[in-house]
Amino acid sequence: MSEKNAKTWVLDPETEYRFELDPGVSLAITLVRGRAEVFGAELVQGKPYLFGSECKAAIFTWHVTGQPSTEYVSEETPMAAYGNLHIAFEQMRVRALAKLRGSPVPEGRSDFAAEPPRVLVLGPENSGKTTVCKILVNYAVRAGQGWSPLLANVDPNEARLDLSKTDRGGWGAPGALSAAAVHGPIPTCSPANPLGSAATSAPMTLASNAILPVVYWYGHADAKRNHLLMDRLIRNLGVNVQEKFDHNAEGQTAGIIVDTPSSFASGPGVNDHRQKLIRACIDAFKINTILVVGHEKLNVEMQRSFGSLVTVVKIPKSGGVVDLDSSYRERLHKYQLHAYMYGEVIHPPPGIKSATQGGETLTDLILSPSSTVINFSDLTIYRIGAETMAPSSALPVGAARVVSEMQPVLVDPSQPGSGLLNAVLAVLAPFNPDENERYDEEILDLTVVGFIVVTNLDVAHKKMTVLSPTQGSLAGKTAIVGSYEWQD
Ligand SMILES: Nc1ncnc2c1ncn2[C@@H]1O[C@H](COP(=O)(O)OP(=O)(O)OP(=O)(O)O)[C@@H](O)[C@H]1O
Repeated sequence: MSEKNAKTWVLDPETEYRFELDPGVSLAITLVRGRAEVFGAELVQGKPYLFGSECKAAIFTWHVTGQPSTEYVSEETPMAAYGNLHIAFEQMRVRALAKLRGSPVPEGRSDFAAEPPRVLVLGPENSGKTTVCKILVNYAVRAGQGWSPLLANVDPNEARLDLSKTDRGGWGAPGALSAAAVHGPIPTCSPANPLGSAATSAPMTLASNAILPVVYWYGHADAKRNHLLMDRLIRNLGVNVQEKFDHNAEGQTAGIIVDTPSSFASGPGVNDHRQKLIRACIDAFKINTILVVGHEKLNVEMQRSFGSLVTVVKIPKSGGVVDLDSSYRERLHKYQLHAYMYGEVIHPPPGIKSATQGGETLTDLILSPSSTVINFSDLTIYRIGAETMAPSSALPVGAARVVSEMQPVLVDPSQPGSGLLNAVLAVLAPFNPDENERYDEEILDLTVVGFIVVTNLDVAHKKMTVLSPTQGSLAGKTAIVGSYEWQD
């Protein structure tokens, strides 16, 4: 493909150009004239932006080089509705800040509270929840008021930002719940980093989104698999977010947007675990607005269950949202873990030079993980919960199973069936150094400092090889294994 294969699209206001890329295909888009944005992040004129890794997205005004498998212009978008929502949230921020500073609270519609927008986004599978979160956060950071809203993700099926290459925390492995303040518009270029890149080994050059997130590890794709653990981690994340807010009273007026798993949107009844988890989010993040993306029944249910506590708003689903099937999601997890370890560089279509990925130069996006051999005894590994136990028939006669869903169970790497080969492990922050402050199940409340993958087990020599994005020693550290695996 060369420049002469480029297509130029002229878009009317409030229309969007949508594309879906096949595996291995990249696309470069240059804004020639006017203004355009990708899910709320503005494009700079004359600069080619790259898209790859089966990205599916939408833009407004540009000049195109590449070969998407599907592309079209849509005149029906929900952007006006999302824009109105942003204006409402903006009024809430301004009024909350004025109230905090003791200034006169600007006149506004009486139904906009003078408190920060703390928003929970709910919706069924493939309704565009993540995209709505991204658009709302991007509009907030572009508002020119210096807002840095928090973006929280409690959908363990989806990775978020690329994980940190430093030891300061990760933000992206599937299976994680996380929150981070967003300071610059989040680009869209690849589903491997659906919300852009976090701080990496070259944080100085990754200006737009050097994010230091708080991460907890759930370890499974399905939020229903261990709802007690989900509940606990959501509440932990809330406590952490509150601590961030306590240290930055003005900063908190930017608010928080929380993305959720689709399993929160459908279930047997109002008293099921799903509603308990929604309730956990409302409590943990002090939610004042629930957005229901295009789902009438869920909207009614939320109005009935939580309408007295929070404002429930139904918003339209974009016709551009693509149905992602399970094989696509599996490939996505691979892309995400690969990008975590190695970074991700999208190769530009032939003829395109000096392109950027979401505004970052390509050389800054290459990472080199380290593969190290460690002793089994270097790392203490746990699984959380009963399903990791031996079957009841294997227990001694008379012994009853007493392991709860929340119990950390030590994993012995030398046991056959340890499940560690190719497993993704979350390495945890240290335990409280003060012995008096230690407690059972403390491990559940520790944040994640990074992820590693076990690439080889040598049981005879009691050694394992691990791939890690950092060179740091793992000796004395504690890790949790879930059900995610990855092979290069
Ligand atoms: N207007 C649009 N045009 C083209 N593609 C879009 C549009 N909106 C969303 N998409 C794409 O559709 C896919 C699904 O959207 P998104 O991830 O936001 O949905 P979701 O409801 O969060 O998904 P999940 O079922 O994983 O919870 C993504 O690849 C996204 O980039």
